[in-house]
Amino acid sequence: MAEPAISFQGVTRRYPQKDGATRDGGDFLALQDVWLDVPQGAVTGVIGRSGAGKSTLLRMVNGLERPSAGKVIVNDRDVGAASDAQLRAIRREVGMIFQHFNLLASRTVAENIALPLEIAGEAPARIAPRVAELIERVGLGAQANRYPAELSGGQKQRVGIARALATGPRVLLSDEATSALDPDTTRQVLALLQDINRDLGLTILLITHEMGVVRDICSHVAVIEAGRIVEAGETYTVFSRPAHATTRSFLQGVTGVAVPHFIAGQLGDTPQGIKAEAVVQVTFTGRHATDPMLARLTAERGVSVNILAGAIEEIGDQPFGSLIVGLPAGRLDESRRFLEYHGLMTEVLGYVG
Ligand SMILES: Nc1ncnc2c1ncn2[C@@H]1O[C@H](COP(=O)(O)OP(=O)(O)OP(=O)(O)O)[C@@H](O)[C@H]1O
Repeated sequence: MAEPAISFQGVTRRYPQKDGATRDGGDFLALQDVWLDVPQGAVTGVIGRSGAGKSTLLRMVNGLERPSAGKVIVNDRDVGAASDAQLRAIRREVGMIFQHFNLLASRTVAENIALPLEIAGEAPARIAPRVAELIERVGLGAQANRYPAELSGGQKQRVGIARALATGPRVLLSDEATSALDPDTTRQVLALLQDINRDLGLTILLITHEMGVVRDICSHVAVIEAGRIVEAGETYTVFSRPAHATTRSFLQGVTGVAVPHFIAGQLGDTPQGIKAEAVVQVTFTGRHATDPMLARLTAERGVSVNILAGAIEEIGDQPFGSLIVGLPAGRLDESRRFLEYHGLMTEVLGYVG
């Protein structure tokens, strides 16, 4: 395994008690003993509800916050222990984009993008070509001399992305970068981030409260709740076998399919009668997604499969399928064994009849 780009090692962040809301009876713990490795060159999403600790976690990476305990290692450097000079070096390697873009209203697109290069003391002659290259990269060729107020939200975020890339960082942090954008623009900005990740091999760590963002571009995901990471792993693994209730609630409506209404109303906990059907969610990922296992269940075992709903999508570059099927309740155990033996996952949702 390659060294992680970012490693949170037992990170805790305390704040003095606020509003009587405590997580340990004394100080307020915004983060509690967080262990998380962010792989090099991957897009990793941290998802959590408001107040879960996402921003605090992200701000540790460029030293805007320091851990009260534990370490944050970025490209082999301990951010919490860094001197001011070391911190400046770390910040050149870590770009950041924001929900509300944080552009300077009095500067044009090109001037906003030039800002980090000016701050880094780059020679003026080298700034213009670098800015031109970045503007091209984010597709804003026609807007170089416009001011932020003249741009759409998506264009503003493209400026934010170009500015974050100006110093050639190895890591890009995204703080809810698409939360203020409409769905179409969100898709375009996520596609741009994905291109940048692929073309530049840049590690991206993003925080979001939308599982759709994780589904669309993250190969890895961590779920944070009340300052703790409750689940983490490769996106398609977490999506297919969510272990924590919070993960499952974030996943509702984002992946797969729902039980059709006319069946949902009839679902019972136990089979009634010999004609009862078990309603089963079948999930399949990776190489299994294209295997015709349900057809084989019918052909090889003579089990009739009633497909009720289904969808296949792409998650973390892997096919991910979810089907809801009816199986004869009397053949349920055998059918589940067959499907699971062949790498599919099954969950019984209830019985009809
Ligand atoms: N400087 C601070 N002083 C006291 N409490 C703080 C401070 N910064 C953050 N917190 C608290 O720590 C908790 C985590 O905050 P954080 O901003 O990291 O959450 P978040 O998951 O990013 O939420 P949101 O999505 O709403 O931004 C919150 O309850 C917040 O009120």
